Amino acid sequence: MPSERTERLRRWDGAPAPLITPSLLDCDFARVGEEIRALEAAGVEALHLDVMDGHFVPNLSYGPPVVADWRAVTDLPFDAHLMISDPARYLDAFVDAGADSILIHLEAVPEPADLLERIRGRGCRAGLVINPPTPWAAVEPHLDRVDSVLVMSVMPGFGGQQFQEAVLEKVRAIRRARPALRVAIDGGINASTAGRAVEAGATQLVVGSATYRPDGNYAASLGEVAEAARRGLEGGGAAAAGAGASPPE
Ligand SMILES: O=C(CO)[C@@H](O)[C@H](O)COP(=O)(O)O
Repeated sequence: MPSERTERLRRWDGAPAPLITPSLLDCDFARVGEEIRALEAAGVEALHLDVMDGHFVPNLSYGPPVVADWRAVTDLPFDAHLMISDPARYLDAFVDAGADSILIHLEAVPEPADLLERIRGRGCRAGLVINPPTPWAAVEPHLDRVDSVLVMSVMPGFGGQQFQEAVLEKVRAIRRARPALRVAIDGGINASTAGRAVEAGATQLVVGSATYRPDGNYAASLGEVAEAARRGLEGGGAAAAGAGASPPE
């Protein structure tokens, strides 16, 4: 009998690209359980959790006890983006709370090898995140240690910011270097930007504010993003993966 995490990871690993993961940061926090059920009804495959400590980023969100409460209301895989200065200190608490994929910032942990190994050792998927000013070359030495790379297309801390087009070069570089690696992008993703992100090679789109329409029709809002992503795939997303392509200089 597979454990619940094993089952969630099977869904996480098997989700077809581009995988659209709504962030809960912009949902109605007075009724998160209902929001999660509405997202499930809209057909989402996983949820992106934005954890902020008011130190690594200038905003506060939520911690392990809140994640544990959400774990009790859904079987969807949790992709936990730790925007915190000391992820090593809180790793076990987030795993125990029910996170399945744990993303740490290279800017917070410049030597991430041991922590990435710890994440995998706890039976989770491990990912590295880079902010807009951090070059692709900084993450390149760690690509064999991660299950995903998340490229921030805004400075982390808040939803609703403007998409930074320039980060797409990093998405292309990572995709060329490791065609099989999940490459996520986060910040300003909506029906206008999703196509360009996927065309560059993004295989996971984190969607925050563009998810939450006042009418609660998340199938419609996420459907528009999915349609734009599909067009991006036709426009070269698969080619950007470039099987056998050489890594960039
Ligand atoms: O990590 C973050 C913000 O730091 C994000 O996941 C935001 O929640 C994305 O929101 P939008 O830019 O899509 O509104």
